[in-house]
Amino acid sequence: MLDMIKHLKPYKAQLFLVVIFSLAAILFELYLPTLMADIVDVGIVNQDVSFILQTGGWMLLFSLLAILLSVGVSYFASKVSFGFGRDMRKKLFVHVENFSLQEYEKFGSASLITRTTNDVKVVQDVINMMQRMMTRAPLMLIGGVFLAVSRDRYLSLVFLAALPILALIIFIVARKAIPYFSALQKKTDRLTLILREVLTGIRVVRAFNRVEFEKDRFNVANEDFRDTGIKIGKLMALMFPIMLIIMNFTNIAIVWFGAMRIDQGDMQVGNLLAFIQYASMILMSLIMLSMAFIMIPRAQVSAKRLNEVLLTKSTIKDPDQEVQTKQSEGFVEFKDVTFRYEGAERPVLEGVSFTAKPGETTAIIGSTGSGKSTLLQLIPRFYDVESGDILIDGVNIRNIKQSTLRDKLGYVPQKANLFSGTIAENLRYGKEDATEAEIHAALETAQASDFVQKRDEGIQSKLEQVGSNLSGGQKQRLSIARALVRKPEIYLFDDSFSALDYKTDSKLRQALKTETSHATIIIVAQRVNTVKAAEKIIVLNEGKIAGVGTHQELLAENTIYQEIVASQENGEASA
Ligand SMILES: Nc1ncnc2c1ncn2[C@@H]1O[C@H](COP(=O)(O)OP(=O)(O)OP(=O)(O)O)[C@@H](O)[C@H]1O
Repeated sequence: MLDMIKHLKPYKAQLFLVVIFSLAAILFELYLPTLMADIVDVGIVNQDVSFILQTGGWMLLFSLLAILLSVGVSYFASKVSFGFGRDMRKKLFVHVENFSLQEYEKFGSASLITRTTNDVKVVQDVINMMQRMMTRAPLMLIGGVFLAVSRDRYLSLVFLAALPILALIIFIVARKAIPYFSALQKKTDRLTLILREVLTGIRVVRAFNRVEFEKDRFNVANEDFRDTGIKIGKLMALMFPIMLIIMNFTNIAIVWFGAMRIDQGDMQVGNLLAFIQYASMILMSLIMLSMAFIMIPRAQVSAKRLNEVLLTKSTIKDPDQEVQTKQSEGFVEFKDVTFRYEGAERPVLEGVSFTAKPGETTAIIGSTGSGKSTLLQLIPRFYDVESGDILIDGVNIRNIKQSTLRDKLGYVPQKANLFSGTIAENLRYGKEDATEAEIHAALETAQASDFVQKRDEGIQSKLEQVGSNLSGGQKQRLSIARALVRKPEIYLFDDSFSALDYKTDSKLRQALKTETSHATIIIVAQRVNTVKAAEKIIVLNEGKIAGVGTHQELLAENTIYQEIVASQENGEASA
């Protein structure tokens, strides 16, 4: 939690005001019982009405000032805590954006969402509360004790009995509550995870009649969350009545012993009334502090989760000094590349070496799980290689800034990811200043013009979230057009033609050939038809290169390629 305090630096002025206003409000509040004691001991005893009215007037004024100052405290405390929340969400978002896919996978997107929303809110609330209570309660406690002792030293001994009991209760509750708070945040993660999975996979859930199953899965997680919440609630519910009982017994003891002292002539009635009020203030401040002590562990759990994200450094870093490529052409070279996913026993790619030249199409084919997509994802440095090198125009990609590297690339992922907004906005995603003519040209090449024209608003038609109002093939074509608009040096197509029919697939590849004649094209594909025309085909088998050549060459001599071709011919024939 202490780590979070450094994030409050920009709010020093507001924090200062919170402390000053709290201090002033408490001074006024602490003065009130003294004035009341004067009304009783001087005004009422001497039947001096004007003294009573005058002192009463002061009391009214001081109460009003204390209220106004407290409003000020609330105002500035909210400014600080909500400002902290905004800053923290921004910091997390920017930090997470720089993560490599490895770090994303380490946390999981559900947990990252919970951390950026729920955990930030927990810390924000505690910062808000701490500003009010942690300044108010200690000041009130010190002031209350000082004034109570100065009123009657002997009567103050009552507190000696009450305070250790209160401290013990706070200690026990805090110790029990911390594990529950930690569990509660993990259970929030679980709820987010299930919700995310079910909402994004709603079609599959319905098609497989798993609505009831998912309902049960959600209910279990939901009830688990509730049960932990109830356990925390029970602890709190137990703590406050106990504290109030202690407070009331302390008051009874004060009245009891105070009455005895009045009887003995050692104390005045007004003095006792003031003492009772100071005692209430002391105990209230202790209750406030105990609440803070219980809230802090909860915030601590969340603060730790936020820190975990903030302290996780991306394994992929920009070089200190960028090496400039001599000639920017888009020549890609893999040199003995080996890669394994974190925690995996075996490498996914082993000793992979090949080149992909500008003006040529290099296709990668292989059975599912052979490592094709992984290979492609190493080029934009979504992951870093374990050993070996990847070079672009002779420069190791580790020595190129990530932004420079990615500017050279037009990546079309396996699953077309579109964003809510217009078609034009989606196509300008990689080139903000693309003209309408450039957009239309890209749509034309991607064989997407027809269906875009058919829409009433053409390229200004709105796409729903993740392009849900489009067919799979339409999404793929827009995703291809988005890459084309950038006119990059290197195109990376990750099985991007799989949702297209054979005719569109072939028309698209022909158009690509003419439009991107100088670019390096790397295509990952499952279909032999898609790779047939490529200048170079790389056959990948269990992460290793099993053959390189043209379609004809491989057909003549590569058994794995022959098997792939045969299986697809048989498949087509039987289909
Ligand atoms: N993020 C990941 N974390 C851990 N292992 C992964 C990850 N992504 C893929 N793998 C594993 O790496 C292997 C290769 O996966 P990859 O997606 O590269 O295969 P692929 O050849 O593209 O398959 P497909 O044609 O089915 O898309 C698989 O065994 C897969 O289980």
